[in-house]
Amino acid sequence: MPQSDEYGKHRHSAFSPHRRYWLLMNESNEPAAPPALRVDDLFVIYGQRTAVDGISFQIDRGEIFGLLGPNGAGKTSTLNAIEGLVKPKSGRLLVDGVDARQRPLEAKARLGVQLQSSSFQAELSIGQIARLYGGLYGVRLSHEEIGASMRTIGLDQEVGKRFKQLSGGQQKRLALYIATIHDPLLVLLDEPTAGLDPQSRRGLWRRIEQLRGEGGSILLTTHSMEEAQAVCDRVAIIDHGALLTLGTPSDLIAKHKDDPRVLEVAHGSVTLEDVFIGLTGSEIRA
Ligand SMILES: Nc1ncnc2c1ncn2[C@@H]1O[C@H](COP(=O)(O)OP(=O)(O)OP(=O)(O)O)[C@@H](O)[C@H]1O
Repeated sequence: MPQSDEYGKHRHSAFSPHRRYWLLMNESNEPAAPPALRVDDLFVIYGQRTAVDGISFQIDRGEIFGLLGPNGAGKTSTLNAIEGLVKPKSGRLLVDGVDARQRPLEAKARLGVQLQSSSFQAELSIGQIARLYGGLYGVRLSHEEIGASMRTIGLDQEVGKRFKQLSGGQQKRLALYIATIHDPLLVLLDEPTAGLDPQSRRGLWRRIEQLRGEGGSILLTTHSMEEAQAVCDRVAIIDHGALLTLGTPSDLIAKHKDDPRVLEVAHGSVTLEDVFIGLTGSEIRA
């Protein structure tokens, strides 16, 4: 019996096989399933430019992980390497324990992806897009299920509209829905709330938190320290392709609050943004 969730995705089961496995393993005290993502010593190089310079981190199951960094720091290149859109120079990428460089199709089947500028066929209606991408992912959606899903992401009045007729916020909401239509283990979101109004931004935060509540893991990039603090369990700050620090937002404040570079830019009590600016510098990036 299909079930619907608050955000309207009608699922044929509450949890995908990956998530059921994870829950079972935890209930029986057996060794935990592999992390959702493991990145080991990743290098991405474009010609003479080293975009990702030996980054390593891990994302646990049921975790929202934020990748923070100034423009050009290497965030998108890291995501692109995980998604198989660029070929790393070296390093290891394990998605749910599956080596994404050696078994890319198996790794990709576990991923949901929203690119920085996710776009769909301009002339297709929302309903057609949902059916098309559902079909590509092997998810069968009835007319009623699509209608109910659109209602809960606030697009039920727009179902007949073409993609090009949607506002930026509506396009982002649809993109996140499509990225998770197949119930992936790990969702990669490149600046998912950039350019959204506060209402839409919070709607997307709720959706992201809901995915975590279902056992999913999320890797997102953002330039908003408020967003990182509000939704991320842990964050990594990167710059010039290298990882500078990693931890929960409050850990990072505690760890760096006495750093002179951070104190110099702080106004009153130290914030995550002060840590970010202190570690990455104040100059504007090209
Ligand atoms: N296809 C490419 N060819 C050459 N250089 C590239 C390419 N893509 C990215 N770069 C360079 O690699 C570096 C990292 O870029 P990347 O897009 O990963 O940064 P980012 O942290 O996502 O930046 P932003 O916050 O501006 O999106 C930058 O110096 C960028 O100019």
